[in-house]
Amino acid sequence: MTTDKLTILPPGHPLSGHVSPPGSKSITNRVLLLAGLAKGTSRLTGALKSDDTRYMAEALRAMGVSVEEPDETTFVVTSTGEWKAPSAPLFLGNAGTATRFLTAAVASVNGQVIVDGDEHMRKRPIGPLVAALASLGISAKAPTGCPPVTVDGRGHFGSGRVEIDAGLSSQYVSALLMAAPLAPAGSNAPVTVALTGIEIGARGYVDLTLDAMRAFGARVEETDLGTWTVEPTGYRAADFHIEPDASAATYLWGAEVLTGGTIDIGTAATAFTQPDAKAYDVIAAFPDMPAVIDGSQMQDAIPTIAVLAAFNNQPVRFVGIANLRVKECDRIRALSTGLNAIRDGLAVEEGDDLVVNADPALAGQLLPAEIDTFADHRIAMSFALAGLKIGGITILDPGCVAKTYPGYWDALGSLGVQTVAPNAA
Ligand SMILES: O=C(O)C1=C[C@@H](OP(=O)(O)O)[C@@H](O)[C@H](O)C1
Ligand SMILES: C=C(OP(=O)(O)O)C(=O)O
Repeated sequence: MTTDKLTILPPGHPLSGHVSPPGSKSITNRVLLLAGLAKGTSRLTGALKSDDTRYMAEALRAMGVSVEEPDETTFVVTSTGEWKAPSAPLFLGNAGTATRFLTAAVASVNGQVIVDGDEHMRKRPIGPLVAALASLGISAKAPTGCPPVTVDGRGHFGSGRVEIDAGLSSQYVSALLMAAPLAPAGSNAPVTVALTGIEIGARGYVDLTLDAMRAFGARVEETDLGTWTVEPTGYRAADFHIEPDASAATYLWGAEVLTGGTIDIGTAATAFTQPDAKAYDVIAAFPDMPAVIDGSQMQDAIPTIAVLAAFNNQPVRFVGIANLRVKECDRIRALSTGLNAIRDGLAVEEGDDLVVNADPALAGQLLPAEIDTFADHRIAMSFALAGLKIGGITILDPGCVAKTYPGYWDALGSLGVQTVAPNAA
């Protein structure tokens, strides 16, 4: 079914049942990349199959890596460990992970690679990463500061020290770290990746990167706070099981607390290694979530929590979320726009903070509103939660959930949520 809008019918009963979120996007795209850089065959199970991971897999294929898909959740990756220059630009849609990670890794190609994305990705900054690559002597150019990026690879990564300001995106650090073992063969100088600020948002994503690198044979140590030393080992093939996606889990946790149900997602919140699992404790506190929530270490969960906040017992100020403005869309603007479409004054932007003026009495009302999702999967998925309690919530471009959770609408349906697609084709 394709449709340009989907109206959620409030179920009027607690949502209960079993729903397994798909595999982690962040981990799938890390291990696809590393398996593609390793010589041999790697079997990746529990993987996410969605737009973002399909773009990564297609890019690897375009550079001569075999990526087989024996079933819905498995990739089998076979590589010589060396990539050939693709015959066309790598098109990566709006997949930030694929775009940033490949921009650094394609320095190991002998030849020119153009890393590009869709009109949204072409507005997402990549300048700091390009400048860091250039400081290592790698020819990388992005005239607009956003994709497309043209990299003239020399067959290996650089060596020495590279500094990176990751204030806009932790993905720049992850990209440099994952490319670092590809330093020139025979070089005994390790690569040192150093943050220019002391701390970054979403530090947990760097930890995911280090875990994945080590699983594929890299030797990497944090030698000082925010400084990592990476040996030029290359990667070796490995089998890897990918845990479910913690950001996807937040919608199910949200549906559970909003409706007072019991949704078994098959994984304990404490068992996730991804940063967004930190959102569980905040969501579990609903309807008494705190007055101030720092989103810096659980950024992708903020749309979920902001929509829940509309029904909280007290207003919530979200801080530490400035870089939500450079995600798939400006998420601070998209959240305030959507919440105010439900009821004027429900949200206010104060600088880069978002204040949600909670009103538990919203539940049970009929407040018809069309939610502009700005082609952002998380805006679509989080505002669907509002539709569980308020009548008349219509999600525009609901198909955009395919970026990370193609089965989202079916998952809600399996819990008994009915939707109406007036223009379904
Ligand atoms: O490294 C990763 O897997 C991610 C890092 C975060 O992005 P930024 O580092 O750009 O904040 C997060 O929002 C994104 O969904 C996934
Ligand atoms: C920010 C996100 O994705 P990415 O940066 O990987 O495009 C996200 O999935 O919320």
